[in-house]
Amino acid sequence: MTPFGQRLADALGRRGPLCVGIDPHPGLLTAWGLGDDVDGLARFSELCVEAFGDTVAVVKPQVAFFEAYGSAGLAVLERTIADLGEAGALVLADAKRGDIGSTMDAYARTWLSDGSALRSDAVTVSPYLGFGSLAPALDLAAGTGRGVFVLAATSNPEGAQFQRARLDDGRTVAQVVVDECAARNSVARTDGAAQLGSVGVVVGATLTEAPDLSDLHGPILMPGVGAQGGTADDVRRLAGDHLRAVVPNVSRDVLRAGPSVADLRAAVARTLDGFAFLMN
Ligand SMILES: O=c1ccn([C@@H]2O[C@H](COP(=O)(O)O)[C@@H](O)[C@H]2O)c(=O)[nH]1
Repeated sequence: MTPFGQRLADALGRRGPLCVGIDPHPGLLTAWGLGDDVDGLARFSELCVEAFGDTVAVVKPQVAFFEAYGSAGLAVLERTIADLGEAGALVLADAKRGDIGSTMDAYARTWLSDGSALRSDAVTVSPYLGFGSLAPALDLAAGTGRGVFVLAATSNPEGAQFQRARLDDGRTVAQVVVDECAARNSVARTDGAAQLGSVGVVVGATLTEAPDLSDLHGPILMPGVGAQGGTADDVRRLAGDHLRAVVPNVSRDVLRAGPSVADLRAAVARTLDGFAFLMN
C-alpha cells in the first residue's frame, strides 16, 4: 500500500486540511434526538459517515466513546471504520494506546494489521512507557503502509506537567518525542524534503508554544480547536513554517451542527474556510 504520509498529503490536497472527529458524547446523542445506547451510537455514526466520508480528508473516531458500549459498541466502530474507508476518507483511530512492547504488539495488530476488523489508516499512541515501547506499532505501520500519531504536547492543561519537564540535555519531554518521530521519518524518507513521513505527532492547538517541529517531516495533528478554546489563529501561530504538515482536528464544534447531514457538511465547509491559509 502507498505509505500513509503520501496518502495523507494527497487527501489533504484534494479535500482540504481538516480532521473531523466522531465523538459520540452522550450529550450529543441526546441533542441529535438519539438514545444514549448502541442504536443511538450506530445512527450517530451513520450520519457522520454520510456527512464526512466523501468530503473530509481525515476522520477520527474517538475509540473511547465506542468502547463505552462494550462489544456492541466496538461492532459499530468496525462498521464505521470500514464505511468511512469505502467513502474515501482516511481513518485515524484515536485509541491512544501504549504499553510494554509485547502488549503493544497486540495493540499494533488491532489497529494496523491488514487482517484486523478494526484496521485503520492510522492510530494515536502514547509514549509514556518510553518511545522504544512503541516500536511494534511503528514497525507494523511502516510495513503495512499505515501511520502512527504520537502524543507529544497535548491540548489539555494537565499535559504540561510531564510534557514540559526537561531532560538532562535541556530538551522538554515533548521535544524528545518529536525528535524520535523525526528520526523514524528520516529513515523512511527517500525522495527529499517534500515527502510527508508516516509518523506524526499530536500538538494541541491550545498551547502557548509548540515544540520545534522543523525536522519532523511528518504530519502534525492539532486537536483543541473550537470546544477547547483553540482558534485558527492559534493553529497558524503554532504551525510556523510547517503549514503543509498541519492537520487541525475539530470534533464538537462541527458535531454540534447535527443531526442534519447538510448542516454538518456546512459546518465542515465553514471550518475549512477558516483554515484556507494552510493550503497556500
Ligand atoms: O491532545 C489531544 C489529543 C487528543 N484529543 C482528542 O481530540 C478530540 C477533540 O475533541 P473536541 O470536541 O474538538 O474538543 C477528542 O476526541 C480528544 O480526545 C485532544 O483533544 N487533545
